[in-house]
Amino acid sequence: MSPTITTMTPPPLNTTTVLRRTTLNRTFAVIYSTAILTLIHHHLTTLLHSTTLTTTITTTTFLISDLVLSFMWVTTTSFRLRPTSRNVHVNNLARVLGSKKDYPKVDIFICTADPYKEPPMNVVNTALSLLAYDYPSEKVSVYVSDDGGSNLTLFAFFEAAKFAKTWVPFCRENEVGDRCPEAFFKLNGVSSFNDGAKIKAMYEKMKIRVESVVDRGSISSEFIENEVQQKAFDKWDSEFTRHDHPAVIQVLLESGQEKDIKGHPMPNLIYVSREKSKAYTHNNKAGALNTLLRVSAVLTNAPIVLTQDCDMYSNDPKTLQQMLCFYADPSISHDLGYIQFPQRFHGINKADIYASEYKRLYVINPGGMDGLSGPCYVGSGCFFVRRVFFGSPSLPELPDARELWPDHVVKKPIRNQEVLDLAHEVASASYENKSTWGSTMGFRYGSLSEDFFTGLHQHCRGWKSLFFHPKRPAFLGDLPISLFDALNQNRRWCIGLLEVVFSKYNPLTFGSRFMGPLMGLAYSHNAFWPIWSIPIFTYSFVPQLALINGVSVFPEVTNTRFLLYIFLFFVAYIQDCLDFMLADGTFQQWWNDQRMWLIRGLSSYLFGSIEFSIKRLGIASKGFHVTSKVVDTDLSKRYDNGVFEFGVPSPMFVPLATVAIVNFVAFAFGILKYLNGENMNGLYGQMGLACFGVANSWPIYEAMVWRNDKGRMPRVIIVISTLLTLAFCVLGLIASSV
Ligand SMILES: O=c1ccn([C@@H]2O[C@H](COP(=O)(O)OP(=O)(O)O[C@H]3O[C@H](CO)[C@@H](O)[C@H](O)[C@H]3O)[C@@H](O)[C@H]2O)c(=O)[nH]1
Ligand SMILES: [Mn+2]
Repeated sequence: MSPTITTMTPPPLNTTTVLRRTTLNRTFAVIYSTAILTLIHHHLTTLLHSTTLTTTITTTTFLISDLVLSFMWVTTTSFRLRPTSRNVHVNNLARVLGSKKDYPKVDIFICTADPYKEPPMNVVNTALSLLAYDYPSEKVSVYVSDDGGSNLTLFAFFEAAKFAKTWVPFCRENEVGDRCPEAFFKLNGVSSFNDGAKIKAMYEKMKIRVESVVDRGSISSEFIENEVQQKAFDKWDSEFTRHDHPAVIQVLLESGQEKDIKGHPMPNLIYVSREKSKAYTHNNKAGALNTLLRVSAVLTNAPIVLTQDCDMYSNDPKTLQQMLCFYADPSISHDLGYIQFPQRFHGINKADIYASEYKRLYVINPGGMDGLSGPCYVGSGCFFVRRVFFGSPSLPELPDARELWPDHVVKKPIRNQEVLDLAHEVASASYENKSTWGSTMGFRYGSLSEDFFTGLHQHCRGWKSLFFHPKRPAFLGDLPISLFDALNQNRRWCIGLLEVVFSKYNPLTFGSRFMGPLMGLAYSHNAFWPIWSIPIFTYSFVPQLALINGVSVFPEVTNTRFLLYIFLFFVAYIQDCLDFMLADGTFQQWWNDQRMWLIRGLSSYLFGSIEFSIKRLGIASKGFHVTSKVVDTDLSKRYDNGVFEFGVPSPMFVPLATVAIVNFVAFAFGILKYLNGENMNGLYGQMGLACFGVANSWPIYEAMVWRNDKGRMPRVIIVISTLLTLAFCVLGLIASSV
């Protein structure tokens, strides 16, 4: 009997659904745009008929502010026109791919930059969680880039490599879900796991060793275990400084050689500290990643590359399989350049007071872009195909050295001297000199937000990306727990974004041309973040100061145009709140999220723009300030209780305190006028705004008036803000009398 031949369609590896709210969103977009146009039209007619200088100035201010708000609303609409959600079917992988031997190799990059702000023990935890993926070990290579050039970090990794040989088989045998040791011991009782107590003791011992070395700041001889280690640490001679040192590449685990305690092969683990020299700019994280691209090309050259920040540990051992569900799908488009998983965080307080989750940036907006050409790259949790770093999908632009080509097959073992020599060469500071690394190849240079710039550039070249948001977070990271740190991080992003806006790759002009108008708008939404400052400042000060002087700037309550304002304000807020809550947020988190949007508009967006301008003028620049991941216990307690942390006398707090005082004074004036029986008809809109301002400023009043802890508002900020408020009131008085 001859066998019957059937053509079986392979089972699906992933499915995509367009969210049901799409039609509603589109209809709403038409209605809301009509309302916006009506308002702008009204402003223009008022401007044409204005008779005094003061009204001309205020109308122009409102016109500009409302134009900015409208533009930003249009950009958010791009996320709402075709939002999608994706699902994967990991169980079908075996039927599509056959044996695990056919899984592709993956190179994992972890970046760290400072042993004092990013404790080596945390970096080690991230690395261990990634080494323990449920994936054939011989296919995984973990590279650690140490921009801090620190022997302390290398020491921690020697220890980690030893511990990994026990940790990895332990996780696999016990099917442990939390493979970051610190998280595992925190969340699980060890008694229910085979050897749990023993492993915990080993971990604690390692932790004590690493932390005592880090505390001391040097590695004394009793901590050095063998000649290999001695030879490695000898590189830190008297001339070795953080900003000036030769490349250090140390293979800590070699897959073909090292076995775990159960005799299975280990993944590769390689420490890389690229050469630093004062003669060459190092281009921050993008420079570190490009070095890793080259070093990994020479050693392993896996077709898939995962980039990870040192504080972002893996929270799900199945993530690589999930990623494969896309890359192994025969129907997936050949121009798919990267798969972005959302950045999620651990240790967020319940109300998320600093909106550190960045739900819109990391979850909602990428889901919206997924239905277009795909999400932005956000720096961590992103799986690239190596080819995306070398030209467009149809036109590769390759480096001179054949060993760096994405299709190059590595045949020699990674400890081979020839291989290592070449790796050192490509990690040298001068290697990129006169090359196009950072422009046509690799991660982009020229912006402090190298992630945003790199993704944008790849999309403009015709690559697509994809967003996958699994229920169990794939990665969990640390977040800033003081307002100062949160704003500082945001300020740095703003500088980076403005660098993109003022480059050739402006998302609106250049981007729209090459990616289509909707993608152009979506990218613009982030890129133009700093201009939120304009309307936020206007609406935080102008109506309030006018109220203090009894001048009406909005229509009377009985006027139909008042309804237009009410509609525009409330409906935008309601839509924003719905979006947020549909993405599993609570109402309280949303309230804090909108407050942080205002706070950023008043501080970090403004200060970022100022610093960007200063940098442009060539005066000074602070560069990439790494966010501190060190935990202060008192601060941490206040954070867990949802208390705002001011503490340091930063100029970024001045506008916040000033707005809080101005709104309070305006609201109090309004109430007094009302109690006095004055005619309030034209002032209700302003009263409403001042009241909203007061409600939002509540944590600021607390920090200014009745708190005594270290995180209260510094006196000097209160004094400056009070003086500023007085000055503004005088100005308001003069303006209203002109
Ligand atoms: O010269 C540098 C500076 C930073 N880093 C690393 O870059 C990562 C991000 O730095 P961090 O201080 O944590 O910045 P964040 O603002 O928290 O990071 C967000 O913003 C960055 C862009 O500004 C992106 O690169 C990150 O992926 C994204 O999570 C960390 O792992 C650092 O070790 C380097 O490797 N070299
Ligand atoms: Mn970070």
